[in-house]
Amino acid sequence: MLRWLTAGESHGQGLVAILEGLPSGVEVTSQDISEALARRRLGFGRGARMKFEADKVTMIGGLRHGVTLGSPVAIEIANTEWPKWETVMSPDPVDAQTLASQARNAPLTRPRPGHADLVGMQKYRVDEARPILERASARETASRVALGRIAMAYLRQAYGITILSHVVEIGPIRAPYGLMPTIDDLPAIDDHELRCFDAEAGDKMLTEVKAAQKEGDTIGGVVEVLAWGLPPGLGSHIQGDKRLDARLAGALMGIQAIKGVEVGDGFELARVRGSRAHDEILLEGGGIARASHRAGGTEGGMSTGEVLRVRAAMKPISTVPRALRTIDTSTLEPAVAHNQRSDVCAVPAAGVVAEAMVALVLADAAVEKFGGDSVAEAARNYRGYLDDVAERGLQLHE
Ligand SMILES: Cc1cc2nc3c(=O)[nH]c(=O)nc-3n(C[C@H](O)[C@H](O)[C@H](O)COP(=O)(O)O)c2cc1C
Ligand SMILES: C=C(O[C@@H]1CC(C(=O)O)=C[C@@H](OP(=O)(O)O)[C@H]1O)C(=O)O
Repeated sequence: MLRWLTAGESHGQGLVAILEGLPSGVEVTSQDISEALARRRLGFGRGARMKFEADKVTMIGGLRHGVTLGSPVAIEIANTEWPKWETVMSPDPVDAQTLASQARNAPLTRPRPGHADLVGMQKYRVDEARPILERASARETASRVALGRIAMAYLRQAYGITILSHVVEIGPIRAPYGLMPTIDDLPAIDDHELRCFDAEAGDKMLTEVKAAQKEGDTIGGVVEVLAWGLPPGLGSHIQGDKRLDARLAGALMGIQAIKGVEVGDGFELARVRGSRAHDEILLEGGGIARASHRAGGTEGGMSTGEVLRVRAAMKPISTVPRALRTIDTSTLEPAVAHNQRSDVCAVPAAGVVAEAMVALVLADAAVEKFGGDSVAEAARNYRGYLDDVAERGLQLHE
């Protein structure tokens, strides 16, 4: 079993992430992780913080000379802005006078609709939103991207699995449905300001984000994650929580502001008849092929070996510059929500986070199926499984 955990607040000293259960022999460096983190910072519409805060990575454990040891991997991502926040976020007590002297420490009593502020204050019995928003913040997704990068290295090195994401919708603008970039297109996708693969739709998306920005508003969208090279049989039909599609949906919904997940044609499948909803099974290219790709690469909660295709819908950012109506919890009077700075659109970044979550779920399912204490052992188990499937004449097409 693969286990992962993150800790750390948005303006705290830093983030910490731990990944346990990967075999030894995965090649990955802190440079790889820094590069993955840099991808998460890109995308038109992100706020000022992305420009001045750097992700400072330190590998604390689990690696030696660029190779995993099989022990838990521990990563620290320091917040370079920490000196400015040291008083506000000090883990140790700070005297009231020092706190009062810092404008940054003013209590946030005007909770933002759509953020965790209000319900967090109710639940955790705190009188302002700071203790809540600090952990709710998507700053935490940096640690997931770091872990996801390690999972990706394992998937690629043991099984040849590759993963990419691209933006398919921003507000009302949609890229052509069924657009299928390949892993070779990833640099071009990353080059686009909104990580959209279709140039025409990408231009319109950009105009849409700029319009939202100009109007003091925010905007959401949809990202699609694709994964190639999966064998049939990751996940299982035997229990709901073992189903690969359920695990993917849970992991993607766990990303801040993701409000919907589709596997394959998802909701659209509910609108068509059975004769047009499934992927007919054919013999082709010396093996089993499918006539279409509606299911998105899972059946019965297991990977089919076809391309995995999942989508995640991100709501617009809730810190709307033209602030929304709320109440002031200190006076119980109507007010407008607190609003200092914010992203206008973080959909491209959410795509990079979604890749990481898909990588972690697939790596977990691969560890479960193929085991192995080293990458070489996992790869050997994998080949043995594929050979067995082929001996029974059930191999997939080339
Ligand atoms: C990459 C990324 C960046 C985000 N940036 C912001 C932001 O700048 N301001 C904001 O209010 N919410 C931002 N969010 C969304 C909030 O973190 C999220 O809405 C909040 O934690 C409440 O959770 P919920 O939307 O899932 O209910 C971002 C989310 C992601 C994935
Ligand atoms: C810091 C990151 O994202 C932050 C996520 C976030 C939120 O509310 O989720 C709010 C913003 O932070 P701040 O309120 O300090 O400007 C974003 O910048 C990051 O992605 O590294």
